[in-house]
Amino acid sequence: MSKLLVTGGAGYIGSHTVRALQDANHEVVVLDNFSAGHLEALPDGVAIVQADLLDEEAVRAALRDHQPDAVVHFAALIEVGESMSDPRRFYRNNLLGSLNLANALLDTRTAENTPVPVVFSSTAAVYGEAEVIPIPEDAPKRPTSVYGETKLSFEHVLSAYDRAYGLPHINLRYFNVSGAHASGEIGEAHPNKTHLIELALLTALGQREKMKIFGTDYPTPDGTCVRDYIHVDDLASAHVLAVQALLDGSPSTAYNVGLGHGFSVKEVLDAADRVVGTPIPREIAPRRPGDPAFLVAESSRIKAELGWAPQYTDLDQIVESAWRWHRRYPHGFEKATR
Ligand SMILES: NC(=O)c1ccc[n+]([C@@H]2O[C@H](COP(=O)([O-])OP(=O)(O)OC[C@H]3O[C@@H](n4cnc5c(N)ncnc54)[C@H](O)[C@@H]3O)[C@@H](O)[C@H]2O)c1
Ligand SMILES: O=c1ccn([C@@H]2O[C@H](COP(=O)(O)OP(=O)(O)O[C@H]3O[C@H](CO)[C@@H](O)[C@H](O)[C@H]3O)[C@@H](O)[C@H]2O)c(=O)[nH]1
Repeated sequence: MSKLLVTGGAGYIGSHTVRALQDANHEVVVLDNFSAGHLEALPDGVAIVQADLLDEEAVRAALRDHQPDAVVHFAALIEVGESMSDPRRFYRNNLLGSLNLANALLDTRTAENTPVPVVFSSTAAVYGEAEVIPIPEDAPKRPTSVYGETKLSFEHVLSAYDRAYGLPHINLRYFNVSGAHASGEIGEAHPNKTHLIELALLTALGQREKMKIFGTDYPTPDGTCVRDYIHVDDLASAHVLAVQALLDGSPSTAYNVGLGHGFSVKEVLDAADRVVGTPIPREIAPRRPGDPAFLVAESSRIKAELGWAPQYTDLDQIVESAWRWHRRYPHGFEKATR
């Protein structure tokens, strides 16, 4: 059993991963400022540190107090569109906050003088408009959004720190994460709702008037953006494998985590129509700044090297699992009765 510090563990992906790590017999400490996370999303048996990564001393204290064997670093701001209108906030939170964590890891090295390893939540957004689809890990990194830039910048910090100080890390570049926990008890509940599937299902529940399709003039088969949708529980299992690889001494690397199949915005809305059993109202709207046309993963490396085997391979199944959560808890954690 290892002890793991999970930053952003009260968020959407974090809370699913915390459960998967517990199921793999790890002890979990969550560090979160609860700016977007939910206390109710955390299971029993987790130690909680309410702290902000921008408070470097608090981060050092958490590492000193809990002495984790590895860190899983989720905490970040995540909205691509908002990163374009408020880059200052994104660089500060995502880059400075992450830098504080990396520096605190150096400052609290173990007796053997090695910093504890890190699994970092990177993103498909580091690639930008890719020339080769599906996108392999060594494709050029040209983010089209500030959000993607902040994530790529921290990947660079990690590789420089690894070269200079030996900071083992695995960057997991997630594609579009969706769905909800198999229990139906936790799911996506972002305070700022921007994700396609969550918005479509909340529209089906009557919480929005209609869906906007952002752009129908992309160079894709139906003119709308194509994304690779991966179930959050499958992403959680990728983290369990990445943590174990680092604990076993694997060298630093990066893996794409996606299914390798792309679906357009229109195809996702059609899947949502099928799942909810009624057409969700939609209208065409202008492009959203920062959105690349295609993001589809080449994810054979994580399968070959870590033995990752996603369980959800069908878009309707993924949307159905999200629908179970939203229908049961239409207002997320705010009105959840538990
Ligand atoms: N959701 C996706 O589709 C997706 C895709 C690719 C990458 N990612 C990355 O995965 C990670 C988790 O995403 P999510 O969808 O679970 O988001 P989320 O907003 O649900 O979770 C982020 C968590 O981090 C916390 N946090 C943010 N800034 C913090 C700070 N300065 N100090 C302490 N805690 C802080 C929030 O309170 C929240 O609990 C992020 O790093 C995101 O960039 C998400
Ligand atoms: O109301 C909406 C919401 C979204 N979209 C489109 O749907 C697609 C998917 O958008 P969204 O669900 O917001 O996800 P992304 O912008 O692709 O970003 C997600 O997936 C990225 C990886 O691919 C991660 O880096 C980000 O953190 C995560 O938010 C995009 O083309 C959007 O323009 C719409 O047309 N209408």
